[in-house]
Amino acid sequence: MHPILNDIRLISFDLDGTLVDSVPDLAVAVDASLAELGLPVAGEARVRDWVGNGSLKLMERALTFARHASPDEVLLARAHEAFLAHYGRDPGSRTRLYPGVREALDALRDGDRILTLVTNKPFAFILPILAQFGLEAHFALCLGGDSLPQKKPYPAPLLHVAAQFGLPPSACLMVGDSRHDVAAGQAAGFRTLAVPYGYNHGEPVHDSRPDALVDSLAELV
Ligand SMILES: O=C(O)COP(=O)(O)O
Ligand SMILES: [Mg+2]
Repeated sequence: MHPILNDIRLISFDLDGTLVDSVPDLAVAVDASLAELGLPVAGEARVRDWVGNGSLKLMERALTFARHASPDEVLLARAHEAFLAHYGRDPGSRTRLYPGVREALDALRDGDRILTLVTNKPFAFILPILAQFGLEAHFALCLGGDSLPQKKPYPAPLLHVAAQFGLPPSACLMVGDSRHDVAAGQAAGFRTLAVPYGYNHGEPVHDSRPDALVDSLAELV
């Protein structure tokens, strides 16, 4: 067992870029939305660097790329609606678990720590994706980016999770791939562990100074 788990009673996992490589499906939905608006498509490599702050910010970044200018509210709302429709039709067929994830989640589920999921992705997409991998019962609580008024990097979702289980933040660990996960964890008083293989706007997540870094979640167990 990884030493950071000592004294940890609850773990909050990030989803995109930590448990699953979801960018192939996100990019298809982003590009379908741009095409529907008569705009140039972005492609998977660009979308990879735009994921992390939820679907509205994702489409704002996509429109800014496609039009060389930031979008007005009406266009952004249209694009976001298009994205939710396209992604909702197929949120998972190209999405894969990262190596070590199933092993880690299965082993942790059989231990006595509480497992939760805190993503910036809209809540509606969480269950379809987890269910496709048979992981929906592993988590005692899941929060999406639209579950509370604030999302990561604000500490609110993590403080909510700790409070739900009556635990002090110091007994909780945030596991994620981006600076928003580490910042949320640090602001909430959680311990933080990062993986380097996900999405962090093209920058090393190490720069955010997580308490620990692992190449695979298998190293947790
Ligand atoms: O939807 C996003 O932008 C990122 O989602 P995540 O918080 O699971 O990485
Ligand atoms: Mg992530």
